[in-house]
Amino acid sequence: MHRRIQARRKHVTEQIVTDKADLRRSLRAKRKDHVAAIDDKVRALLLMRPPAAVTDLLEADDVIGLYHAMGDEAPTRAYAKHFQENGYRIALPYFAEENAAMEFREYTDPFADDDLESGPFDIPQPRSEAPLLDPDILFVPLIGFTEEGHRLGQGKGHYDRFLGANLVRQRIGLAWDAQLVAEMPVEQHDEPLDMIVTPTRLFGPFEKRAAR
Ligand SMILES: Nc1nc2c(c(=O)[nH]1)N(C=O)[C@@H](CNc1ccc(C(=O)N[C@@H](CCC(=O)O)C(=O)O)cc1)CN2
Ligand SMILES: Nc1ncnc2c1ncn2[C@@H]1O[C@H](COP(=O)(O)OP(=O)(O)OP(=O)(O)O)[C@@H](O)[C@H]1O
Repeated sequence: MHRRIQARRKHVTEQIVTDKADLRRSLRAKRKDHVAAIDDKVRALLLMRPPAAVTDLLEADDVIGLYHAMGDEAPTRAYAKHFQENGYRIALPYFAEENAAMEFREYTDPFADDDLESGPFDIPQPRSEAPLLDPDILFVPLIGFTEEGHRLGQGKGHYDRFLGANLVRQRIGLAWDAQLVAEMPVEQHDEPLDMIVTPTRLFGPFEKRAAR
């Protein structure tokens, strides 16, 4: 490649990375304010049951991947209990160590979390002996999303890499409404979502993109 074009490409990539970092910072602050403004009694009623648009997509032997919500993230515990009570196997992200690829291992106790221990990102995760599972439906945490199903994550590429390497039938973002942004920088490796659920709205399902 011509050297000047190469330099320009590099410049463009770096610009996207800083834009994403800025967007992450402002969206984390916006999310914090949004969550703080919801009355505790109201918050306890939100995201209690997956919507029919999600449950209608389920097949009997589906494995459902969730995340263990931290801080101001959209909560997942009620969904975890609901899916388990309805006979589905559920799974959470697992890392053998900080630089290892993200995997999913079985989550058997969404009521007491007795089967979890702290992982390398200080997030509770299944133990190394827990069975490795392959999620058919994956609930994905996010910092921001667009109406087209683009997603901004924590910036370590865990979900982009996992979704690029694994066939997941439905990738569902779970978010607060304040996490919607009109536009975001999109890079080649960014993996889009099929649907986003918030306490008030459903975005999608979007057309399945080509080249998956
Ligand atoms: N609840 C949850 N679990 C998850 C993720 C996530 O985003 N949320 N992940 C998504 O990839 C994977 C773990 N990867 C992570 C990568 C970076 C950070 C991180 O930078 N955390 C910030 C705090 C973020 C905040 O304040 O919101 C930090 O430690 O400073 C956390 C998890 C799998 N499990
Ligand atoms: N498929 C991939 N293969 C290799 N590296 C990847 C891949 N996807 C993402 N990355 C790397 O991971 C880092 C973070 O990417 P990006 O900022 O797009 O993540 P994100 O949108 O915050 O989502 P998440 O971190 O949740 O996956 C970047 O350095 C990127 O190059």
